[in-house]
Amino acid sequence: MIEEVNSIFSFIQDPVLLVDVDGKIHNMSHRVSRFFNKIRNVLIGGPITEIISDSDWVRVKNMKKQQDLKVSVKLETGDQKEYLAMVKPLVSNGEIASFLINVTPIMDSKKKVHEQRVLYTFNDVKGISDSIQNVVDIAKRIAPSNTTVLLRGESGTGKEIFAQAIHRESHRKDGPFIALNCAAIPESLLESELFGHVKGAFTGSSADKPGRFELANEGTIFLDEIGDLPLPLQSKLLRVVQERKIERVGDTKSTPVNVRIITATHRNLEKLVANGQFREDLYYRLNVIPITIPPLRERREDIPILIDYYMKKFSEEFFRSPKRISEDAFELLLSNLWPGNIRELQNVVNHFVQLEIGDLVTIESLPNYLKHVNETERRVEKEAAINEKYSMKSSNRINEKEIIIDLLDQYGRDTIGKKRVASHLNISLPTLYRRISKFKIK
Ligand SMILES: Nc1ncnc2c1ncn2[C@@H]1O[C@H](COP(=O)(O)OP(=O)(O)OP(=O)(O)O)[C@@H](O)[C@H]1O
Repeated sequence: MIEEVNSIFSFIQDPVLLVDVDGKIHNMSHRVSRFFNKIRNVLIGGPITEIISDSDWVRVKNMKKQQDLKVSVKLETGDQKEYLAMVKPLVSNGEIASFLINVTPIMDSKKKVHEQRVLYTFNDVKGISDSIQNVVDIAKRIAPSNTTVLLRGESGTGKEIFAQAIHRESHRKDGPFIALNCAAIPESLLESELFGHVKGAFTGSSADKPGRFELANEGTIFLDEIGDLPLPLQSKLLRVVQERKIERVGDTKSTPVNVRIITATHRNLEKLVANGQFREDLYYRLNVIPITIPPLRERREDIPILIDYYMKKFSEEFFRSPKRISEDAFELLLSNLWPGNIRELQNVVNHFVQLEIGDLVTIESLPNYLKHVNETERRVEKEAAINEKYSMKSSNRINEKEIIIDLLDQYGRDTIGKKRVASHLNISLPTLYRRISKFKIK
């Protein structure tokens, strides 16, 4: 097997590195030596921080899904140069065990950004629960329009799938879909990444470069982790949202852009606004259609469907036959709180598929952390309860009943109106129904 892996790495024509979670380089394609002018055998076994900066490694290490990242590479001359790194976390035993890093020159980045995305559609959103189906219905209904959408939900609930599916069902489907994770790019680079820069705007800017807004022209821009956007950039984004014009860093002229804006966050934006960490005016501009994707623990009926779906998918990918799951193991899976939502479920099923245990998954074959309902899970449940309470009080009213009546008056009392009220309050539709009956609201 090791020999096969080595041959794969000698065959790969791109500079690709395999790095474990401690930052140790395990393997690399032969192109890496030529690319960076460094000796392959010296680098293997050594730390990745021989190639990229310590802070870039920290960002890579925190990635949970495939993403692009700009990294500073240390050159032999002692200088540093920026490259685009495509990072793919690899999962083993239900947890991220290593990272594949594909490094390319920045000038290819425009092409790569377009190429890297395999677009999802609503068909890829699996689940039969009312709560997920309601969200799909709302998203499908608003997809064809140009409205700004704010996707909310915990990490791993599918915000990116929804963003892509909305784009695919819109009139802009033949235009670009450009994504940017606001939390993954250092603040100093974020402005130029969003709006572009002109030659000489700052040290190292040797040519004009379009930002993601320009790249998304005629299409959709998806700004993930919008709650992490630094305040000075929030003001700039507000201008773009209002005027649909961008100014590259270092430029005085503004260029019109025709983009649909979809943003996403797992953070409590109302709380950020209350704390002065997020601009209220920007919040209202982005929160035009809020869509809240419920966490997996609130739609447990979807768990068997998702397990089945990913069992088949991964079994095909690894050329294995799908495994069965024993009753008690299945019960544990059903009762898990899934703090990492569908991404966590994918990792667990991937773990089953790769296990050499015959065709039955038992409790013994579950990753250790799943065998007991542990402290983390209890903490997550508590935090979720607190968050929900907070979001109910976010408009600084004490009376929950009053808030709900106000919102029902505003959005309407039919099902669509109620869905929007639930979405506004960041609670599920069934929870809203429970509250309506608890407060005896007509
Ligand atoms: N309803 C679903 N059916 C099938 N797969 C799903 C569903 N929702 C999400 N997934 C899968 O789960 C993974 C996580 O989804 P996604 O990246 O869209 O989540 P996210 O909310 O954007 O996470 P984060 O906030 O961490 O960026 C993806 O691989 C996606 O394909």
